[in-house]
Order: sequence, then C-alpha cells, then structure tokens
Amino acid sequence: MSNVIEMTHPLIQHKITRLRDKNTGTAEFSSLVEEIAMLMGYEALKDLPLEDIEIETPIETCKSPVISGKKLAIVPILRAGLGMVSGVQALVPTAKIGHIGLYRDEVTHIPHEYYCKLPDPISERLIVVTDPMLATGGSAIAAVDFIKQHGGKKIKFMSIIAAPEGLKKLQEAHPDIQIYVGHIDRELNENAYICPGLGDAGDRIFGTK
Ligand SMILES: O=P(O)(O)OC[C@H]1O[C@H](OP(=O)(O)OP(=O)(O)O)[C@H](O)[C@@H]1O
Ligand SMILES: O=c1cc[nH]c(=O)[nH]1
Ligand SMILES: [Mg+2]
Repeated sequence: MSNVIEMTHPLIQHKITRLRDKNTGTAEFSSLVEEIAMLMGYEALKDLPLEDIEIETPIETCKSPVISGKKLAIVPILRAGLGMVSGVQALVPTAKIGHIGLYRDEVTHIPHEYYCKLPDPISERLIVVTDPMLATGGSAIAAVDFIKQHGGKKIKFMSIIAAPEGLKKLQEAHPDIQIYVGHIDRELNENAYICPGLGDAGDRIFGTK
C-alpha cells in the first residue's frame, strides 16, 4: 500500500489508546483528536516545498528557508473532521479552511452531502482532507470526488482510524492521493462500525447521543 502511510510514533499510538477507551469523556476526547491531528499533520506535511529568502538577523544578513509554492487548504468532513482542524491549523496558520458536510445513512451507510464550501480557487492549493474515521470509505471517496470536481489536484487524506475495507476502496477510487492513517484496525462489523474502533467519533467529539 505505497500511498498509505500508517503512523508508528509512540505518542500517536498512546493517544489513540486513550481515544478508544469508552470511559474517555468529551473534553479529553476532543483534545486528543486535536493533538493526534497535529502530530499526523507534522508527518503529512514533511514534503512541503521550501525556498530561501534573505533576512536580517540581529547579527547579519543571511538566506533562510520558508515554505513556498502551493498554499494549503484544510478540508474537514463534517462533523467529526472538524475536530482535527485546529491541530493542523496550528502548524500552518495561514491555511484556508473548506467544509464538506456528509452524513452516513444509518441503514444503507451511503454518504449524503448537505454542505460544500471550498476556498476558491482550490486548484493551486495542497488540500488536506480530515476525518477521524475511514470505515466503508464512502464518505472519503465522496469528499475527494467533490474536491476534484471543484478543481482540486494535490490531495492528502488524514484519518485517525481506518478499516482495511474502506482503505482499499479509497485507494482504488483515488490512487493519486496520499492517505495518512493513525492506525489500521481489524475490520468493519455488520453495522459498518470499525472494530475495535472508538465508536462514533462525531458523537464523542461533540458530546451528542
Ligand atoms: O467510511 P464511511 O463508512 O463513510 O464512514 C465514515 C464516516 O462516518 C462518520 O461520519 P457520520 O456519518 O457519523 O457523521 P458525523 O461526523 O456528523 O457524526 C465519520 O466521521 C466519517 O465521515
Ligand atoms: O466506527 C465508525 C464508523 C463510522 N463512523 C464512526 O464515527 N465510527
Ligand atoms: Mg458520526
């Protein structure tokens, strides 16, 4: 799976274990999602291009690198993806934020779009799509479809927990994107929930249900 990068850092693994625990409450859960997103963002953005600029230090003039080229757009899949935005935004405060609203039908598990607003134009930006859960892959595939329809080209997808089934589908549908996952779990159950997973990420982040 060459375009799939699974995180190995012990801090990420530790924080994912805290997320999985059903006794972890809303405040800690949403902080952990933000922290994991920042750590994953550090990895996902390690190929950002640099260019040298000239600056004056208090001692002398020198050339020093700054991020160049493509500007960044962070695009959370609502709702749960929102929880990851601040973590990535802390790394690149100038990033623009787009939003794609999708919910999964509880019976068919098919994603339904209810909102889409992306920075315009999006074609020149590096786009980081965030969603903590990649289950059947339906939501991720639909979100990347929308972004491509709006002209998005360079896309990275960040997900904290992924099911093997959804990961395979996303790769097949969009082989050109890079996919960063915190952990690849065992399987989906009959309700298309990830096992062992962490339950419903949106409900746990926002304290609903
Ligand atoms: O890979 P899939 O099978 O499409 O499932 C994953 C999607 O399900 C969850 O969203 P949900 O529909 O629960 O919406 P929410 O974020 O508003 O809770 C999750 O945040 C993903 O977007
Ligand atoms: O396990 C799952 C599957 C989809 N969405 C979630 O929030 N959790
Ligand atoms: Mg949900």
